[in-house]
Amino acid sequence: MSQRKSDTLKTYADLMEASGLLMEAALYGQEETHPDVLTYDSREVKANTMFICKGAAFKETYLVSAIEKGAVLYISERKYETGKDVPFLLVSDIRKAMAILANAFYGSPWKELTVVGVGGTKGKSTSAYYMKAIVDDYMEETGKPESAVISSIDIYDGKSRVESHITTPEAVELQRHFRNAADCGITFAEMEVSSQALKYNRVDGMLFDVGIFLNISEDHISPIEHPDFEDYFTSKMRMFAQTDHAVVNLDADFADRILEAAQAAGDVTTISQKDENADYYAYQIRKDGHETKFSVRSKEGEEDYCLTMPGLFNVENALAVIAAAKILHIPDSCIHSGLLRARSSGRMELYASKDKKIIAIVDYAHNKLSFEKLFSSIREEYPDYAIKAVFGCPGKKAYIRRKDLGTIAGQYAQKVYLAAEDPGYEPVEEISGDIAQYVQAQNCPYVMIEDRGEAIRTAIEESEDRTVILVTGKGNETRQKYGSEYIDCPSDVEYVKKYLESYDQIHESTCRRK
Ligand SMILES: CC(=O)N[C@H]1[C@@H](OP(=O)(O)OP(=O)(O)OC[C@H]2O[C@@H](n3ccc(=O)[nH]c3=O)[C@H](O)[C@@H]2O)O[C@H](CO)[C@@H](O)[C@@H]1O[C@H](C)C(=O)N[C@@H](C)C(=O)N[C@H](CCC(=O)O)C(=O)O
Ligand SMILES: Nc1ncnc2c1ncn2[C@@H]1O[C@H](COP(=O)(O)OP(=O)(O)OP(=O)(O)O)[C@@H](O)[C@H]1O
Repeated sequence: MSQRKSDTLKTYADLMEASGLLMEAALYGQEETHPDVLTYDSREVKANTMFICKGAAFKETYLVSAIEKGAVLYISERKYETGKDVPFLLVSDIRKAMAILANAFYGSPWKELTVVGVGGTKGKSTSAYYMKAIVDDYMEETGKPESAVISSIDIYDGKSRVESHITTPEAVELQRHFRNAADCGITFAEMEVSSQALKYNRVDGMLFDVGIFLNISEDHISPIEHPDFEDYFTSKMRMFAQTDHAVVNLDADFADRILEAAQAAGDVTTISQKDENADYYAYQIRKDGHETKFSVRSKEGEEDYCLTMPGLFNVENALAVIAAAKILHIPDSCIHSGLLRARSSGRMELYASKDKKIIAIVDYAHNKLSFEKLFSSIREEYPDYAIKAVFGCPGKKAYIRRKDLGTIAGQYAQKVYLAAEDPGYEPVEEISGDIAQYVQAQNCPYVMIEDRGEAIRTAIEESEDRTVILVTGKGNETRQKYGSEYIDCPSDVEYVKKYLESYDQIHESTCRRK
């Protein structure tokens, strides 16, 4: 929440009228009041606040509290009996209204930034951080501040850098972050654009200078996300209508339909690892130790690139941001240097025992597409290593993952360790039992160990010879959702480091005794 000298209540009422959303207004002589806070959370309300009443779990007591704390206007889809002449605007669609108000209140700050949006089912965070690495090398070269980033990992807007708990924030926070960035002299922002963001109007009213669309596979189907795949897909396609330059991956499933939707953008640039006619075509993808090298052919000629972050599937993400960087005329030197150092926290973070027998990779894969890409890539990158898997599934959502992940892990792994992964209101052993049936169907041994630390420790300790242990689904997150609470806990990265260190101590002492 930030404070600004904004327009008057009358201006906001006229804005709602002009947008066709206004059903009723009463300003009770406060027309010329200048509110200087906009929020939808009563806990943030202070004197002179515009308060938005929204949410499935919204309660009238929140409005009562907001008024007591100094709200000078409330915007809502229904009228409340406040017992006082509190100015209000009744609107037909609070989410559309919230985005319009946020853009007006913060002065459409996205216009002062070059904004790259990344959409798709898998690779959004990784691609956003690849883009950030490239852009920040360019910012350093030109003496400008590092770019802002809005992702499911963290949010940096020039004023603060915080761990994120949502992929794309609500319009009020989103435009506030852009306003903070612009006010700090930042000129670039990368962000993830989730399907819910597009469905729930969080990014309404703004344009993406470049809109990357990576891939689509079934995910986020549940009562609180998308009722079905069609709703998920059509929500994601909405990004193109607010995109100047679209980057489309021709290797994605449903590429024809994506390309058709992309015509809504100003122009379309294509990428591929299969279709040589793509604007940017990647080929000769090869491993060199932990590094991934590949060549790219475009109308400008041919160039070689190198990723030091493992995962052959990351070539897709790198190719997308190479195209975006070229569209934005970022120098090639920054593209190469950015990709060389690019990391995405909790994505393909590789740790090894000193004897190199145990490789543990912490990754964020948690759906069918990312599991297929991850396990097949690791099989190809480490052909003479056994694979073990440590993971779980969240409670009360995306149920299809239990079959998908259990089947895929069971196909590739020597053993599977099923642990807690944001169980929410569901007992962990029920979730693990659901997954286990599919692991068992692949004749793969498994064990259920609720505590992730214990599961990781056991997997490492039980590994005698060359083994890659894939610890997936939580990345660097430092909390687990139990019930409605988020309980702090060590991250998978911390557990892996801790138990590899123990493994090294045990094996070093064993070697010394021999
Ligand atoms: C289904 C969904 O997207 N819900 C989001 C939505 O909830 P909501 O608008 O229904 O609000 P609510 O939290 O249910 O209702 C409580 C309302 O009362 C207000 N309140 C609450 C307490 C109080 O004391 N005073 C007060 O005023 C709250 O500010 C809120 O507006 O707005 C909330 C913020 O206001 C989000 O936290 C919440 O995300 C929930 C946690 C969620 O799970 N969202 C997921 C589905 C999501 O959005 N995921 C996507 C994609 C993820 C991916 O790509 O993997 C994402 O972009 O993260
Ligand atoms: N281009 C890709 N195609 C398939 N899988 C990928 C791709 N990029 C990354 N992955 C896998 O998906 C996992 C999640 O990657 P990332 O966090 O970048 O995607 P995301 O779209 O932000 O995911 P989410 O929407 O779940 O936050 C990675 O840890 C990796 O296992």
